Formats: sequence, structure tokens, C-alpha cells
Amino acid sequence: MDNSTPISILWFKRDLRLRDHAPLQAAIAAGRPVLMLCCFEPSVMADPNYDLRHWRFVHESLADLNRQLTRLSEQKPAENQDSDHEWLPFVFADAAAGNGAEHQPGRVWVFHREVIDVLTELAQQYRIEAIFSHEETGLKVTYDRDKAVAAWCRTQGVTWHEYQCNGVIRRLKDREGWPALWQKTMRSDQQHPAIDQLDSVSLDADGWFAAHRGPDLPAEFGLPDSRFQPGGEANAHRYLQSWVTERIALYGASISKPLESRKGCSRLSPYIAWGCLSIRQVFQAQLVAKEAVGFKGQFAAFASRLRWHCHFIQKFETEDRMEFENVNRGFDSIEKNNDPAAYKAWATGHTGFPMVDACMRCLMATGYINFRMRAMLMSFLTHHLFQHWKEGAVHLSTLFTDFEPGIHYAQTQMQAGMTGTNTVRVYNPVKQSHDHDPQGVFVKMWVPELQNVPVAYIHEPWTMPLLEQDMYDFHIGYDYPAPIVDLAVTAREAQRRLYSQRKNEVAKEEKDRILKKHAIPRTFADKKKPKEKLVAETPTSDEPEETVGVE
Ligand SMILES: Cc1cc2nc3c(=O)[nH]c(=O)nc-3n(C[C@H](O)[C@H](O)[C@H](O)COP(=O)(O)OP(=O)(O)OC[C@H]3O[C@@H](n4cnc5c(N)ncnc54)[C@H](O)[C@@H]3O)c2cc1C
Repeated sequence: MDNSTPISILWFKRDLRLRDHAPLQAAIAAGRPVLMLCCFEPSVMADPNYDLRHWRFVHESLADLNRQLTRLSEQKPAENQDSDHEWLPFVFADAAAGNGAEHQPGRVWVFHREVIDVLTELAQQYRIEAIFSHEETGLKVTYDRDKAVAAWCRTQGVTWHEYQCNGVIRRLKDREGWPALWQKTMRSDQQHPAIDQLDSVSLDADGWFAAHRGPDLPAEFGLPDSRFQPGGEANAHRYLQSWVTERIALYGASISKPLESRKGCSRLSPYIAWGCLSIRQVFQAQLVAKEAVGFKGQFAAFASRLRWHCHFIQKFETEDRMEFENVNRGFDSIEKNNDPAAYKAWATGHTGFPMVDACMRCLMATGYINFRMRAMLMSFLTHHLFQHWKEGAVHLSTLFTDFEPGIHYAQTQMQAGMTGTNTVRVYNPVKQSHDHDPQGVFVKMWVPELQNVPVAYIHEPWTMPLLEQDMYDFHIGYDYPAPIVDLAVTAREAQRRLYSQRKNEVAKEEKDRILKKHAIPRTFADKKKPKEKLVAETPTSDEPEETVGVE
């Protein structure tokens, strides 16, 4: 192929799948050879929100895409595929049966360079006619990158076709009609690319590509770590299948519990965040399963969370300054503590509160903790320690394998009480421990110092009399820290300061602005529905049902 042959570029971003992929479908339909690429960009990898755990997941997901494409190009018949890919024939049966013999599905070319540099150098080799990708609602670093790519496309005469990502809509002024648009997207046909017709551009692997792909990626990206969820579309479908056919039964009883949620929640979040699954695929899978397996209430609660996913990202899409600034400017004048020692105790899991410490350590080791405990961690930092949310938000981003900027920053602001529109929820970690880990099993799993502490004291080890501390050879302040704050005092003080801050004029004006921009207007029918039902079926509020009530 010479440089006068027009080609299309399929740019994989946070959409690491081959199914329900509108840009790939459109790139194939455009009829030109397609060059599929993905870039590990040094500028994005240097962003403080990211960590090895994210890039390992992306690396695994890309390896999975290339494994699938290799199998398709080898035209292996469905029955010969190993159990690793037993789900593959489901979508690609035609290609696997040999209908795509004329075309090589090829591979995704993975660079370790800025995308703009890759595009510039590719443009010297090929006539790039168009770029196809999903719209990304990302951090400032990727937003700026996308603006640079758009400018590059304009100067080069390249058309950049961007496709809606999940239920998030660009350039929306307010939320009038948003729920109906979301439903329409979720119920519309999936956009499966005709992979058997993909005419893939093949770069010279040992020549041009080797010279231009950039430095080797860090070796750890390629080393699996079994403590974390593995990346890839194949794994995503496995989690989805086991969720909708079996694990859904556990949802209601597990959602709030740090231990039980590890199996009894879907655990689909990293696959959704990195695009190994689209929200539409998940929504439609649960619609089908609901008819087959029942558990309608559990499925309804799950479906409402799929909508929250897009609802929160939509907020960030509309107001991305919340990565750096208080969403309600009326809180800019609030004075927060600046206590590095307290922050460090929180960030490393040494606060003296077993549930806080167990959750943080579990998160550090495995990349996952359930919603309620995420909210509790943020509440502990911003309410009980009264520290600013910013540093803590970045710390948690690096720990969540499922880090999704839109959900993360919108949730952080809400949990920290920075919206001025939601109830301030100050979580009591002792109560959470009693309610959701009564025997201290989870706590002991992650805070081994507490191994010998009797259940009677596991939630508040500092209440253990000295005599018993001697008896169990466990000493507060020596084997495990004394609590770093007095919860009753800090909870009261946080509520007082946050609510009094809401009274300033800027906070009030901002509240109105925020509601106008981000809240989903209630319809008359919604207003007549009982609250619980409303939350499950048509959430007009931001507040996940499991946090209703004072904590
Ligand atoms: C401070 C804070 C930060 C968070 N940061 C992230 C993040 O970076 N990435 C992320 O995916 N989720 C985030 N969440 C939301 C939520 O905790 C996770 O989505 C959920 O725990 C993932 O587990 P799951 O897939 O088993 O959830 P399930 O209960 O099985 O829910 C299914 C899917 O619905 C979506 N979802 C569930 N709960 C919420 C919610 N409260 N808000 C928005 N979407 C939701 C997710 O995509 C999730 O995968 C955050 C919550 C808090 C309080």
C-alpha cells in the first residue's frame, strides 16, 4: 500500500472491545482499509490519577483484542476454540466459519507515544482520510489532547468521526428529556462491527512500526496480578454472564457489605470504565436475564445504577472543572484542615478505625471496594478529618481499577458535601462496621494487627480494658493506633460547618445553578410514586438508595 491509498484510522480509547462498537462498525462500512491503533501516551500516564493497575488492565484488554483478531484471521472453526473463548462464536460465528476468508482482521497496533506524534508520522506513510473513535469524557489531560487532535485533523484535512459513548450526550444544556434519551440508547440495536469485512492495514512490524512505536512499555504492564480483576473483553463477558445468571440473586443482601459485595455485586465496573463492555450490552443482558431468571427487584436496582453511571458522567461532561474546583463555588471560602499526618493515616489505612483501615488496605491490595465503603472513606477524610477532597480524590483514583473520571469526581464532590444540593452524609465508621461486618471477618482479613482482638471489641478496639489488652497481647497505641479523632465531635462539627456554609449568598445562587444544570426534572408521574420505587426505577435524585438515612 503506498501513501496515496486513503485509509481510515480506528482509535481505541476507553472502548477496548470489538462488539457494540459504533466507530469500528462505521470505519469498516466506510470501505477503506482500517488501521486500528491504541496509544499508551506518556502525558496521560503521567497524570497523577493513574497507576500501574490501570495500565496493566488496559494492556490485558489490548492483548485480548489481539488474541481475538488472531483467532479470527486463523479462521479457527468454532468447535476448536478452547474454553477461554467459548463465548466468541456467539457474535463472530460467521467470520469464524470462514466467511471472512478474503480479509485479514489484522491487529491493534499499540504505541507508547503521544497519539498526535503517531498520527503525524503515519500521515507521512498513508493518506489518512478519516479517524473514527468514541467521544471521551475524560480528565483535563485527555480533553486537551483531544482538542489538539481536532486541530491537527483540521490542518491535515482529516475528518474525525466521534460517536456517542454510552448514554452521555455532548453539548447538553440541561437534563430535560435526558432519561428518555438514555432509555432510547439502551434499547436501540447494538452496533456490531462486521469484523469479517474488516480490511486491516498491516504495518511493517519489524521495520516502520518497530522504529516508530516508542520505547518498550514497563515490564510490569505485562505481568498479571491475580489480586486484581483481569482486563479484557473475554473476562468482561464472563463476569457479565455469571452476574445475570447467578450472582444477581445475592445483590440486595451484599451491596452494602465490604466482604459480600465482592461476589454479590456485579463487579462489572472496570469492564465498563475501560469499555470492554458498553452500558447498552449490560442493560440488554439484564433485560433478557430478568425474564429468564426472575429477581426483578434486584435487576431493577441494578439497572438504576447503570443509569447513574451515565448520569454522573453526564455531569462531568457538562462541567468538567469539578476535577479541580468545588462544584458549588460558595464552598471556596470554607476553611479546611491541613494536617499531613492525619491525611497519611487515612491514605495508608492507619486511622485507628478498623473499618476505615480495612477498606483502604483492601483497596490498595485489590483495586476494589463497594460503593458504601467508598463513600465512607471520602466522608472520613472530608468530614471527620475535615481535609480538602482534592488530594484524597486523586489517591482514590489511583487505587480504583475502575477509575472513571466522570463518576469519580462527581461522586467525590457529592460525598464531600461540595454540591450544596444533597444531604450531607457523615458516615460513622463504627456503625458501618457493626452493621456490615458484625463478626469482624473483613476487618481481620485486612488489618492483621487485630487478629487476636475478640469480636466484642473488634469495632472499637480502643475500648478494650487494659487487663484484656494484656491478656490478648494487644496494646492500643502500640500494636494498632488509637483513633485519630473523636467521631461524635467531628461529625457534629462537620455538619455545622457545611450547613452554615450553605447559607452564604454565593452557595445559594450556585445551588440553583447546579440544580438547573444537573438535576433531572421530575415529571408529575414521578412525584406521585413512592420514594423507594422512584429511586429504583426513575432516579430523579443523585442519592443512591443505600445511603438514605443518617449514617
Ligand atoms: C467517592 C466515590 C468514587 C467513585 N468512583 C468510581 C469510579 O471511579 N468508577 C466507577 O465505576 N464507580 C465509582 N464509584 C461508584 C461505585 O462505587 C462503583 O461504580 C461500584 O462500587 C462498582 O462496583 P460494581 O460494578 O460491583 O457495582 P454494581 O452495584 O454492580 O453496579 C453496576 C454498575 O453501575 C454503575 N454504578 C454503580 N453504582 C454507582 C454509583 N453510585 N454511581 C455511578 N455509577 C454507579 C457502575 O458502572 C457499576 O459497575 C464511586 C463512588 C464513590 C462514593
